[in-house]
Amino acid sequence: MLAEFDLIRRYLMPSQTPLPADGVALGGGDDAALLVPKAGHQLAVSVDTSVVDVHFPHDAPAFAVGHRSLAVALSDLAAMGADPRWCFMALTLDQRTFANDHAIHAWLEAFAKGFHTLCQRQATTLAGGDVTSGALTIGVTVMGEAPTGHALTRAGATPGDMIAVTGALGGGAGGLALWQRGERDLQHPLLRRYLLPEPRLAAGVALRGLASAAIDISDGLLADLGHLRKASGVGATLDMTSLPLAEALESSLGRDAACNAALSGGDDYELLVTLPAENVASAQRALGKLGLPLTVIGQCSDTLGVKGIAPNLGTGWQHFNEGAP
Ligand SMILES: Nc1ncnc2c1ncn2[C@@H]1O[C@H](COP(=O)(O)OP(=O)(O)O)[C@@H](O)[C@H]1O
Ligand SMILES: Cc1ncc(C[n+]2csc(CCOP(=O)(O)OP(=O)(O)O)c2C)c(N)n1
Ligand SMILES: [Mg+2]
Repeated sequence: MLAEFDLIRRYLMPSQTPLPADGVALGGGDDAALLVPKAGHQLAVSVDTSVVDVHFPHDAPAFAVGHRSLAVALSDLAAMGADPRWCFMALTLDQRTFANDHAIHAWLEAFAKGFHTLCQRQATTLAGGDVTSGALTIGVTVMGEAPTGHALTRAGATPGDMIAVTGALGGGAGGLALWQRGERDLQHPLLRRYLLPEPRLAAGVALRGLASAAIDISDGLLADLGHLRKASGVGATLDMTSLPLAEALESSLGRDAACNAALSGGDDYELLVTLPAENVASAQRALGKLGLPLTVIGQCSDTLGVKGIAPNLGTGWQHFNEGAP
C-alpha cells in the first residue's frame, strides 16, 4: 500500500515550488492554489469525470488512462477557444485491485506519465487535486483563458452558417468496438483515437473570430449538434456523403457501422463548429497550418430539426440509459 501523501509527492505533484511564469502564486501543498489570471481575459472552467468501465476499460494501459482523463477535459476548453492554463486532478483509486505494491507503483508511474506528458504538451500546470480511495475515477478540472468577449460558445450560430468538423469522426467508437473484440495494438489508428484522443486546443484558438459557435464531440455528432442547435435556436441540414470517417473505420466495421459510429458513437473529441460561408476558406487555411482538416458537413437553417439523415439514427451517449451503470 502506498500512503496518500507519498503518492501525491511521488507521482502527482513532484514539484510543489510555485512557478510565477505558470501563473501559480501558490501551488499544491496548501488548502487551495492561488492563481493569477492574465489581465483582459476571462477564465474558462470545466470539469469532466472519467470512471473505470464507463469511460475507459479496467484493463486500459495506465498511460492512456492518464492521458485520456486530461484530454477529454481539455477538449471543452478547445471548444471554447480558450488557451489552457491550469488543471486539478481528483483521483479515486482502489489499491486492493492491484496484485502487489510493485503493480501499484508501475500503474501510478505510467498514469502520471500520461497525464504529465499531455500537461506539458498543452502548457497546462497541474495546480492541485485530491486523492481518495474507491473505484477508479479521475475527475479533472481545467481552467483556461480567452480574451474578454472572444470565447466561442454553443449559442452563436445563425441560419445560413456552414457546419464543419475538425479531423475525422467515428474513431472513438470504432476503437472501443475493436478493444471489445480483443484488439490490443496501441498503434492501431482506431485504438489510438479511442484511448489517446488529442484535444483540438490550437484549432479552437485559431477558430476564434472565424467560427460563430462551437462544441466538442463527446456524446456523438448528432447529440452534440443537438446541443449547439438548441443553444443557438437553429436547425441543420447535413450531407451524409461528406462525413470525414476515421482512418480504417470503414474497413474495420463496414459502411453502416462506420456511419453510425461517426454520427452517434461519441468519444471523438473533434470540434463541431458553425461559421459564415465567407470564413470557411480562412478557417481551413488556419487549421491546415496545424495539419488538421476542417470539413463542411452541412448548413444551419431556420427550420428546427435535422434534415439529411435517417430519422431512426441513435442520438448518442447518455448516462443512465440501459447499458450504463
Ligand atoms: N453536476 C452538475 N452541476 C452543475 N452543472 C452541471 C453538472 N453536470 C453538468 N453540468 C453542466 O451542464 C452542461 C452540460 O454538461 P456536459 O454534457 O457534461 O457538457 P460537456 O459535454 O461539455 O462536458 C455544462 O454546462 C455543465 O457545466
Ligand atoms: C468502456 C467504455 N464504454 C463505453 C464508452 C462510451 N462512452 C462512455 S461515456 C461517453 C460520452 C462522453 O462521456 P461524458 O461523461 O458524457 O462526457 P462529456 O459529454 O461530459 O464530456 C461515451 C461515448 C467508453 N468510452 N468506454
Ligand atoms: Mg461534461
